[in-house]
Amino acid sequence: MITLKINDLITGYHQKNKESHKVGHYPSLSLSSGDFVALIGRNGIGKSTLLKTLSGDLEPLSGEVLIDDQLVHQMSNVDRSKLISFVLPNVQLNGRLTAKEVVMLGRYPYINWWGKSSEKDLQKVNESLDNVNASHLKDRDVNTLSDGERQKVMIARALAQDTPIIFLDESTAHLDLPNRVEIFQLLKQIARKQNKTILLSTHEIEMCLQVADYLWLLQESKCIYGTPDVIIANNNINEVFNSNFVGFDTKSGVFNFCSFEKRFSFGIKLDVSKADYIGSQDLEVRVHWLHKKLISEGCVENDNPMIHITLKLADNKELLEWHVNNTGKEMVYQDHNSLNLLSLITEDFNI
Ligand SMILES: Nc1ncnc2c1ncn2[C@@H]1O[C@H](COP(=O)(O)OP(=O)(O)OP(=O)(O)O)[C@@H](O)[C@H]1O
Repeated sequence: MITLKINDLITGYHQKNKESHKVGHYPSLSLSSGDFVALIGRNGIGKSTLLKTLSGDLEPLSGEVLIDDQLVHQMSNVDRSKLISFVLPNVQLNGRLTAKEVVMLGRYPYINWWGKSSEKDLQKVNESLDNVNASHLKDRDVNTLSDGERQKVMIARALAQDTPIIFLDESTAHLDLPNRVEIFQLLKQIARKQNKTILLSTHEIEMCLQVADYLWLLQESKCIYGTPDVIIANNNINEVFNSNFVGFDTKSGVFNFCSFEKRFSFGIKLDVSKADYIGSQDLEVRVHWLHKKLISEGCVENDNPMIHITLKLADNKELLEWHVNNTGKEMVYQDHNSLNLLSLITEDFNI
């Protein structure tokens, strides 16, 4: 069981003839085998700097990073590369290497004195490409791959390096949604089945809240860590990411648009009982999206935070009317599509 520990670590950059630029201070953090941890925080808060420091690529300004009680910054490059692999974003590779050759680079800590790869190395390379569903790319020149395809190859290279710890810096940024989900799930499986420690910096907040075991949430001068449920319940996601334009809904786990003036407070009360929805899922979906749209338009004001919408349904659960009520004024609408309804509500209530 491998454990990475941080003691009173200060990250940052030395600057010539100037005081060092301090980025973050992390009194105490740790990672254990099998943990899948997401490192999140606003732009420029210090995620990449922290990853580079943990991997030994950047000297700490002070404090220590230990792997099984050994100081990372005192290890030789070969020793470190047997413990930690690091997937960077947007790596451009010189030369005309095939995907397979790039993945083989991950085997360099194990390749013998004569630089000859063994059968085991080849097997590891093929397995790693297979793990990220990229075997079909193996003979392609990596510089001809799409950003997403290249990123998969870089993850395969880290797998081929066969280290107990893998760091990834925004490695899903160029992938489309199905591929991002696939990579997140794949990384989680690797953490679980192969008992590897994975620390991944990402801006995919909604996804990592569902998949990660723990979050390291970087804030100005501190790191909050915990399981996603606890961090959400403590409102930490809101504290870090809320702005005038977007707000995090702790129940749905989704960021919602705010009106640009943030005139509204939270939403709309829908007076339709859940039972009425049975058999009318289409209606439920429409109400949900109408709700979102009304919020983004700023239809609910701070001093009068509620619009009540009551849906009148026929016996067969077909929608008959929308009753919309705000400050005592009530309007009744026949069935309209959501956008028409939205503009009518906005006009009638002068919002
Ligand atoms: N080589 C460097 N020398 C000096 N300062 C740097 C250097 N690299 C980064 N910084 C600064 O360190 C701070 C943290 O940068 P870092 O790249 O770690 O943030 P980040 O959280 O990864 O951001 P993003 O989400 O935008 O990728 C920023 O203020 C950045 O300008």
